[in-house]
Amino acid sequence: MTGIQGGLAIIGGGKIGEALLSGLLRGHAKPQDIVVVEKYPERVTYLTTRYGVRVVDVDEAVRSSRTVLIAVKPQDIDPLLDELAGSVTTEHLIVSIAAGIPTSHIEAALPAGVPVVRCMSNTPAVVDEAMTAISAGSLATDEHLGLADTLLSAVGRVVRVPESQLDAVTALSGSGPAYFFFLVEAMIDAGILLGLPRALAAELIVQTLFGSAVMLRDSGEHPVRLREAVTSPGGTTISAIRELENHGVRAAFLAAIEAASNRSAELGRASGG
Ligand SMILES: NC(=O)C1=CN([C@@H]2O[C@H](COP(=O)(O)OP(=O)(O)OC[C@H]3O[C@@H](n4cnc5c(N)ncnc54)[C@H](O)[C@@H]3O)[C@@H](O)[C@H]2O)C=CC1
Ligand SMILES: O=C(O)[C@@H]1CCC=N1
Repeated sequence: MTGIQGGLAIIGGGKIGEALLSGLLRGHAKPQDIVVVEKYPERVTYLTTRYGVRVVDVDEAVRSSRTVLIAVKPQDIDPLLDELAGSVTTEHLIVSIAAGIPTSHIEAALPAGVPVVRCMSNTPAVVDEAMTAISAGSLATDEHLGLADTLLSAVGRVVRVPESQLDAVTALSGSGPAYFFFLVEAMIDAGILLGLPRALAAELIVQTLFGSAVMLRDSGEHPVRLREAVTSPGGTTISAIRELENHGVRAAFLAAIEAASNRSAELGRASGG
């Protein structure tokens, strides 16, 4: 049985909730398989109109769904857990995508024995290319992990990791799309600086990023080898690489991603987890 077959409730119809919803509906799920809980009226109207799903309250969501996916901000999770505590049972599976929040925190807030799987996905779910990592809480069985895996495989790739790695995963692949978008912005600006029209610069960079990503994923080659193949002796690329090294771009990535991981851990500590 998949999570969808048992009914799925998505609590939090924001950016990632919508990304997962849209991906699931492009896959095998039907609008009647999924309910959404969302507190902002404009989002409710948008989600019901665009996707044809029902937006319900927490009690109804829990009654109608075996799997409950929590997609609210870490700062909003505690009031939601208080609400869920009155209705979830050991027959449910809770899947949380909230950054930093440990499964132990969620387990402690819910009735004894409710299984929890923590996951970290990313917004490329909107094009069925998400990268998701999942970890079982102390009460989640292989079957529960399998249900979460099946559910999230509908929108991209899924890997299973120990929960101790999830803050790092959040920093790398959860936040990762933002780093690539930031890089693309900067490279388009470089094209503008060189006098290219913005639309042309954007087309050049987006296709170059896409082609490079497919090479990385499909060739199995180490990125250093792929970069070396572009870097001709005495050529243009090495002139650029020297500038990137001079400006500490590699060190900046290490520091930035470490900061993101630390922030994820901090969000968990702030929750008391
Ligand atoms: N945006 C992203 O790329 C990713 C976000 N996440 C995680 O997903 C969670 C949501 O992030 P976003 O979608 O970016 O935030 P968001 O702010 O776009 O969406 C959260 C939604 O939850 C709703 N909400 C809050 N409390 C609620 C409640 N008690 N009942 C019903 N709805 C409620 C809000 O109205 C809002 O629409 C966060 O915990 C974040 O760490 C995880 C992976 C990627
Ligand atoms: O920025 C955030 O906190 C969330 C978690 C991963 C991506 N977005």
